[in-house]
Amino acid sequence: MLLPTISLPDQQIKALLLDKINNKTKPLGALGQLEKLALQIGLVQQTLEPQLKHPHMVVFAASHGIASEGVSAYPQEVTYQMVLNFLGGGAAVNVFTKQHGIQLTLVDAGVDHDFEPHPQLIQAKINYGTRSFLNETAMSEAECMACMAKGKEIVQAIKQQNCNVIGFGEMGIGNTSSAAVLMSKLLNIPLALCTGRGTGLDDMQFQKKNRVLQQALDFHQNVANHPLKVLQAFGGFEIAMMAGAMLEAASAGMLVLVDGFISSVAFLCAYKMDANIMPYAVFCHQSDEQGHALLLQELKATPLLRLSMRLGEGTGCAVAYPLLQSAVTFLYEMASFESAGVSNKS
Ligand SMILES: Cc1cc2ncn([C@H]3O[C@H](COP(=O)(O)O)[C@@H](O)[C@H]3O)c2cc1C
Ligand SMILES: O=C(O)c1cccnc1
Repeated sequence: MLLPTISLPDQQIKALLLDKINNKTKPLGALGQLEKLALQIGLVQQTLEPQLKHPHMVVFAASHGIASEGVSAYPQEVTYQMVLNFLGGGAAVNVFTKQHGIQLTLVDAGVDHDFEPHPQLIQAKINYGTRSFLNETAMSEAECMACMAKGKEIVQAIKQQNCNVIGFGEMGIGNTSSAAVLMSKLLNIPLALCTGRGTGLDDMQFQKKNRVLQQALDFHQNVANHPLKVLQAFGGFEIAMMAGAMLEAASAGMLVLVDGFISSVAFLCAYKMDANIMPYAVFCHQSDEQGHALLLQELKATPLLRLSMRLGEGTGCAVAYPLLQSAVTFLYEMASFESAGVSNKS
């Protein structure tokens, strides 16, 4: 699969955007991160009057072979059960997307279950879960490429609906394990700094998770530090599909809303394939999962929110969405010093 081409936003409009932001009736810089966000959205959309159109959340779900090694506090069947819960409207991400008028789509990227057709569900099953990466590669090269291609296709279809802002969530018991190993390998950071307690492991279980994952990393020590190879070795289908989808979204000039730890690791994979994705990304929140703070630091990313959430599903994107609306709206609606007749500083 050919990676989509991502162009960096033209910087010509930057001075005008800054001028517009700085001339609003407030002390210089007083809207803090909202000002940075407004500038970013204006640059991505190449306009002084950016708009958020048809916001969409895509939740990619998949089963993980590594889950059979006892690395999660919850059983594997929760993955398909939660997909049914999403389709029934009962999960946290349903509540928050509904609250903010964000359209929600589920993707079966590789869940170990056959789902009935449902209008909100995209059937993109690559396989019935990955293999355990403890002693084999999680997926074949063909499966990995198929994930990336499918992610691209899904975003293209959403773009057709005139959407210009898209959030990326996930569901997959065991996927904090996959994400931790991906992060460790791609950033060359000791595993212990990347592994967290996921769904809530106790001390003993957490030690076991660390042991299992270290063993897996040792087994795959000769895997080249190349994002596609690393994804193939340790990835989840949902993570690889999300990476392909994120690249396509940036290539199409959409805002890419990154969620928690797993979504950020998918972003890291995409970023390692094309660093030009960065200006399109909004890091919505910092998860409490150990590893996320460090990952954001490595990406030089400032999250919009810190709420001690550690759920995934795209919930961080959904709760941060009103901040994007505020950023866009103040650009539109706030008076300037001139229009309001307020004296600017001398
Ligand atoms: C009921 C339930 C709902 C969830 N929604 C998201 N996750 C989150 O937890 C999982 C990752 O944690 P681990 O690696 O420890 O399995 C993922 O499915 C993630 O989306 C959930 C987990 C559970 C149990
Ligand atoms: O930050 C996340 O995405 C996360 C953390 C713990 C469990 N599931 C998801």
